[in-house]
Amino acid sequence: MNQPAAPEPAPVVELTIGPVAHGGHFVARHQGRVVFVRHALPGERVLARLTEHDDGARFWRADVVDVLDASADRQDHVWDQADALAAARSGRPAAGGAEFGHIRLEAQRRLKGEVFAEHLERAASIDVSALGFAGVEAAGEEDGLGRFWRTRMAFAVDADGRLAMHPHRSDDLVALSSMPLASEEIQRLSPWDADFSGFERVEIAAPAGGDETLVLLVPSAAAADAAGVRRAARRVASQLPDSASVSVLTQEGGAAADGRGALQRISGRTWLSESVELASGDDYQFRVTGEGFWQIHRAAPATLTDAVLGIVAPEPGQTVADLYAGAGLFTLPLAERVGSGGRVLSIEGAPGTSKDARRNLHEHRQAVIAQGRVERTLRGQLQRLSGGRGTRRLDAVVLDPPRAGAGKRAVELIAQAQPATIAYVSCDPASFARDAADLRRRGYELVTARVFDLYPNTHHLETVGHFARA
Ligand SMILES: C[S@@+](CC[C@H](N)C(=O)[O-])C[C@H]1O[C@@H](n2cnc3c(N)ncnc32)[C@H](O)[C@@H]1O
Repeated sequence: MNQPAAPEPAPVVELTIGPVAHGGHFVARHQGRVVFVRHALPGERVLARLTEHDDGARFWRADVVDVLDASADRQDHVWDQADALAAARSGRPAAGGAEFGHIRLEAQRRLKGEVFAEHLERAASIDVSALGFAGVEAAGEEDGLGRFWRTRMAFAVDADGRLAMHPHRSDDLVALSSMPLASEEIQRLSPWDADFSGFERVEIAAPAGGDETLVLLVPSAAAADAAGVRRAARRVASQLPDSASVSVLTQEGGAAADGRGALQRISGRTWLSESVELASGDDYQFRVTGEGFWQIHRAAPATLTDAVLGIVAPEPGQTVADLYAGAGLFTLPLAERVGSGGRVLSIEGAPGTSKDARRNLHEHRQAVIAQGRVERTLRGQLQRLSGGRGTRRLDAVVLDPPRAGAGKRAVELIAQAQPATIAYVSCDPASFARDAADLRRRGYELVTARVFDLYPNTHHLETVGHFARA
C-alpha cells in the first residue's frame, strides 16, 4: 500500500529585518514580497522558517529559527518554553503569549511607542510628538524582566490533563512547566503540577497582594454527567492549596464574561475581592465574580483610574458616563467625586459583570448602572436621565471598549452628548486611531495620550487618550 507523502518541510530563508509592525511582527522583504516575521528585531539578519507562504498571498509569515547578526536589544528569552530559537533547535513548538520576551524591556517599550505613533499618524493624521507623547510608561513596581504581572490567566488542558498553551496561530498544545508572566500568587498554586483531566480550559485569577485565588474549570465537551464533573473538580481542588477557591464554569456558548455561563461552587467562594489604592491614597474595594471582567496587570486598576481621574477631574454635581464599565472600576471613584448631587451613568454589556457593578455601587444612588451594549443603550439612558425632556448632555465621558474599539455608532452617540472631555482607554492602537479619527471629524481633538506597558513581554499596549471639544 502507498504511504501518504510526508509533508514538505517549510522553507527557511535568510531575511534582513525592517521596522516593527502591530501584532508582534517585524517587516521584511523576500523576492519583492512582504514577510511578517516573529521573534525578530529591527536590523537583524536572520534565518526564518516560512509558516505561511502561498504563491498567491499578498504577504507571507515567518518565524525566526536562527540569528546571524543579532540586535543589541536582544536578550535571553524570559520564558524558556516560549523561546522560539531554542524550540527550533530542539524541534518542538514554542508556547505563544510572550512574543516580545527576547527583547530588552526598554526596547520593547520603544517599539510599542513606534507602533502607537505610526497608527495615529496613518489613521488619524495625528503627530503624537506634538502632543508631548513621552514614550511608553511602566506601570507600578515591576520585576526588571517584566515578569509576574498577570493576575488573570487562561490555559488550555492537554490530553494528559496538564495545563497547556497554544503556539501562535496553531491548534497544537504545549504542556507548561512554568509561566513567568503569572503573578507570584498564581505561581504559589503551582498549577503546572496538578492534573486537570476532564476539563478543557482553566482560568485562574488572584488579586494582587492577596492570598486567595480563584480557579475556574470549564468541562471538556466530552465530559461525563454533572456528578462526574463535580467529582473531577473535587479531585482538582484536592491538589491545590486550601487558599484556592474552585468552581466549575459551564458555558452555553459565548465568552466567560457574557453571563450565560453557570458557576458551580466546589470549594471556597465564587468571587474575589479586589482592592485598588489610588495615588491620592483613596482605597476602593470591588467584588469580581469568577467569570467577570477585571484588568489583568496587577498595577493596571490603579494606574488607569489615576490616569482617567487626571483627565476628567470630576467635580461635585457633574454628570459623567462610564462606558464599557466592567465591574465599576472607574464608576466608583467617579461617583464619589461627583457626589450625591451628580450622576454617573455606567454602561456594561456583559450581564454577569454588570451585576458585579451593581453590587459594587449599591451604596451610591448617584450611579445609574445599566446593562446593555453602548451603541444600543446610550441614547435611551440619556433620555431617561433627562426625565423625558430630550437628551441629557454629559460633562465628561470615560470609555474603555474591548479590542475592537467603540466604532462609528458609539462614537456618534458620545459626540451627540457633547461632553467637554473624553477619556478614552484602549488596549488596541489600531481601533483607538480609527476612533480618534472619527472623534476629530466630530469636533474633538486629542490633547494628550499616555501609553502604559500593561502587558510586558507581549506586543500589547494600553492607551489613555484625553480628547477635548475643539
Ligand atoms: C476593557 S473592559 C473595561 C472594563 C472596565 N472599564 C475596567 O477597566 O475594569 C471592556 C468591557 O466592555 C464590555 N463590553 C464589550 N462590548 C460592549 C458593548 N458593545 N457595550 C457595552 N459593554 C461592552 C466587556 O464586557 C468588558 O467588561
